[in-house]
Amino acid sequence: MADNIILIGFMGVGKGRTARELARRTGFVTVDTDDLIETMVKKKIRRIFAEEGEARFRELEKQVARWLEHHVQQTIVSTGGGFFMVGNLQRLGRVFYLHSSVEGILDAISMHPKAKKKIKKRPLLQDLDRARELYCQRLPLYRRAADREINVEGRTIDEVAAEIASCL
Ligand SMILES: Nc1ncnc2c1ncn2[C@@H]1O[C@H](COP(=O)(O)OP(=O)(O)O)[C@@H](O)[C@H]1O
Ligand SMILES: O=C(O)C1=C[C@@H](OP(=O)(O)O)[C@@H](O)[C@H](O)C1
Repeated sequence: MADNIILIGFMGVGKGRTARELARRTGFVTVDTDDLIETMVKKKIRRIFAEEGEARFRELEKQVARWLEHHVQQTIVSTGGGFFMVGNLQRLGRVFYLHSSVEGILDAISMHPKAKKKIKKRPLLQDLDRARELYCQRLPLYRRAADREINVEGRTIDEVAAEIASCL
């Protein structure tokens, strides 16, 4: 089994930022599954969804997950919000679920100076009511998939990274 640190959770909850802070603290390298996919096909996520459909994107996530399992060690992996469904998640490393309420997540995104851009690049955030539904569907699944849940709401990235680092 691979010994990576895997961060899962809803869109915009802070997986990427937390991964970068953890990498800084531990000296590990960090990779992001969305970035790997965009590099592989040289296309932005938004275009993959629009031109090839969500099912194709989920196949690419599975391909990345197989590669991580067999070739990547001692790495902090931030994931897309639906990556936890790949099937071999548990074999990739220790899985931390970053938790916040959906309103906390949507408020943080909408208050960001580049909110428009941040929403535009996420196909599943285009309709906020559907995003809330998706959150409700996924919440129990994130919890089931994770080895550990970390509450991020109202906490700084530093505090969240420190809690995860203390579990390592
Ligand atoms: N430099 C920053 N300062 C403050 N907030 C930020 C910054 N970068 C991202 N954010 C906000 O933090 C949240 C998490 O971003 P990110 O780590 O990209 O989430 P994820 O990887 O889980 O999709 C988003 O709401 C985003 O708008
Ligand atoms: O929740 C999802 O299914 C998705 C989340 C996105 O990643 P972030 O969690 O980094 O926004 C990205 O993988 C894609 O738009 C689908």
